Amino acid sequence: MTKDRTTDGAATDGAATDGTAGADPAGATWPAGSHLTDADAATTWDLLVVGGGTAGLTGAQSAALLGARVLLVERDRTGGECLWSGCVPSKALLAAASAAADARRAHRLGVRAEVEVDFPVVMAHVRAAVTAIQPVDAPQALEAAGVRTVRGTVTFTGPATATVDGREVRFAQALLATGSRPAPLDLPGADGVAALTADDVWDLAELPGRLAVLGGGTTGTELAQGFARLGAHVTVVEAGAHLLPAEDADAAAVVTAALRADGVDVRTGVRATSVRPGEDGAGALVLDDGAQVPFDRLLLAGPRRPLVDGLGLVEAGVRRVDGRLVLDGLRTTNPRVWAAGDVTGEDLYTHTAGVRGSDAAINAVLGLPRRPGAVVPRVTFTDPELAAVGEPTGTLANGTPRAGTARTGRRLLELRHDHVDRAVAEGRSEGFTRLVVDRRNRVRGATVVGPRAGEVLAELTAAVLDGTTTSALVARTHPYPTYGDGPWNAAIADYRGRLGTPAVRAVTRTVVAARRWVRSRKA
Ligand SMILES: Cc1cc2nc3c(=O)[nH]c(=O)nc-3n(C[C@H](O)[C@H](O)[C@H](O)COP(=O)(O)OP(=O)(O)OC[C@H]3O[C@@H](n4cnc5c(N)ncnc54)[C@H](O)[C@@H]3O)c2cc1C
Ligand SMILES: NC(=O)c1ccc[n+]([C@@H]2O[C@H](COP(=O)([O-])OP(=O)(O)OC[C@H]3O[C@@H](n4cnc5c(N)ncnc54)[C@H](O)[C@@H]3O)[C@@H](O)[C@H]2O)c1
Repeated sequence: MTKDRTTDGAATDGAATDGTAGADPAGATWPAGSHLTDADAATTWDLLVVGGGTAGLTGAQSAALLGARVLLVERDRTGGECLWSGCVPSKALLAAASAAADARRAHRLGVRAEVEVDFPVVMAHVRAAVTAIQPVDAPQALEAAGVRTVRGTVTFTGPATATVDGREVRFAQALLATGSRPAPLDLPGADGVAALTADDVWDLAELPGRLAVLGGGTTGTELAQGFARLGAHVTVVEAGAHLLPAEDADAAAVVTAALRADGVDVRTGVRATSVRPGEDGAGALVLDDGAQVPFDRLLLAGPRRPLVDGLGLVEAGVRRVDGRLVLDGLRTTNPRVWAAGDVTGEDLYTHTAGVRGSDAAINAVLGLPRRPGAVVPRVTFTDPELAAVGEPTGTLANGTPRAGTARTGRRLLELRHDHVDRAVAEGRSEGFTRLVVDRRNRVRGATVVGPRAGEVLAELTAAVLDGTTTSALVARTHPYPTYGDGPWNAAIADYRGRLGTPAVRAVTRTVVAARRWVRSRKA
């Protein structure tokens, strides 16, 4: 992060700093007295929390709420990736991008607008969003919640000891919440360009003319659309068969069409094999199909890796295999040490980091065995949004039915959004809702692609968690007209279909006829 951004975007509500702000960008977020004291070093902490991102913040606060003595140590700034370089800035940038796109396509609704993007003002909006949210995650807020919060770097020295910047601390239990970092770009020539990552793209002062995005996962797809809508010429390169390879291929196709409509050059099924450096950060990506993608700036949106460098995991008795922590639920191979969030390498989302950080901390201080839940909702915040939960929907990328669908008795319900009146009214009916239901008509999984799909997913997540049947879904009155009509109408269509079977119709016809006969006898 640049000094400008931190000074501008991170200063708290007049709190004293540790005197290092200016020379030290992260200093702006730390109040005085945020270093380990003699009293801290003399305490045996019920819970040592390593890392002040989402997992660490929720874990520390939950444990403190239960009366535990909690020490949270963060080496940079509390708030972590989500606040400073992940969810918050990306959604703020996408909001500006959507405003531009809405204005450009307003002519379809009979409204014409000239669009001019002022990139520095967009980035000021991004910083303002971070600044507005930051106090919730600040050291002062943690201290007020009963969490001793210090700045420093933790290194384990044994199964129940660690150092904070060289000073020893003792703990009964510890929570590892150190997050992840972008995997290095291991391509010939890569050292010759100053590639951006999701960590530092927020420091851009000018919109790049030509932006190459390497990786079409969630980060790459969201940012490719965002920067294209703000006026950059964006090419996104994805090795998988389609963008968002982990998602329903047909839903990803809807998102891909939207990116192409925004002018993004989407290249899928191709791998970057080398980089040809040019001048001032410019260059070209060389692809395995022989094509080259020239760029002014390159954005690496490849996979992320757990951040465990220098942590002393061997000394702590915390084992890893192939770079991944060996976990039994939320516990590492040292029974005193728990792990949650991106450092686990599983389900890299803020909501999972938050829930699991809290669960791990509660387990640690109360001696409980709770394990991470298997149902993980996720949203790609493109326009349209792609939201999914539970069992995968639809087909694999090669068009074959999802393995096991027939064997397990699963059915796929699909409702195109030209049957969602709100979508039609807004001219946004390009999406669809898909539900996986089991033999007992319980919702087991869902994909929604369309505007506000992330909001719609809340109901579907509850349905998957609760084993809600489509009949029960039908019985819940939904306000009209909303995008929530997608799943509701899908359930209604299914329910009607089942009512229309010969056996059910024979029964209902008999009942209707019987009531008619009773009426005629009374007349
Ligand atoms: C561009 C982008 C957009 C995203 N958007 C979304 C989204 O919309 N929704 C969503 O759910 N997820 C999103 N994510 C993912 C989300 O940001 C992460 O899953 C989440 O922030 C992980 O939280 P965490 O607590 O595990 O790690 P982090 O937030 O990375 O926190 C780890 C902390 O540990 C500190 N640390 C590391 N080592 C040490 C040490 N030795 N001693 C002391 N401190 C240490 C670090 O400084 C850091 O502050 C996005 C990610 C990116 C990159
Ligand atoms: N909206 C959200 O919730 C959100 C947003 C952004 C990130 N995240 C989280 O962050 C995690 C990391 O996301 P990500 O998108 O950075 O990583 P990712 O691992 O999901 O995607 C990286 C993509 O890069 C591609 N790739 C790698 N090397 C390549 C090469 N040489 N040539 C072409 N393509 C290549 C891979 O095929 C992959 O699809 C995700 O798992 C997600 O959980 C969440």
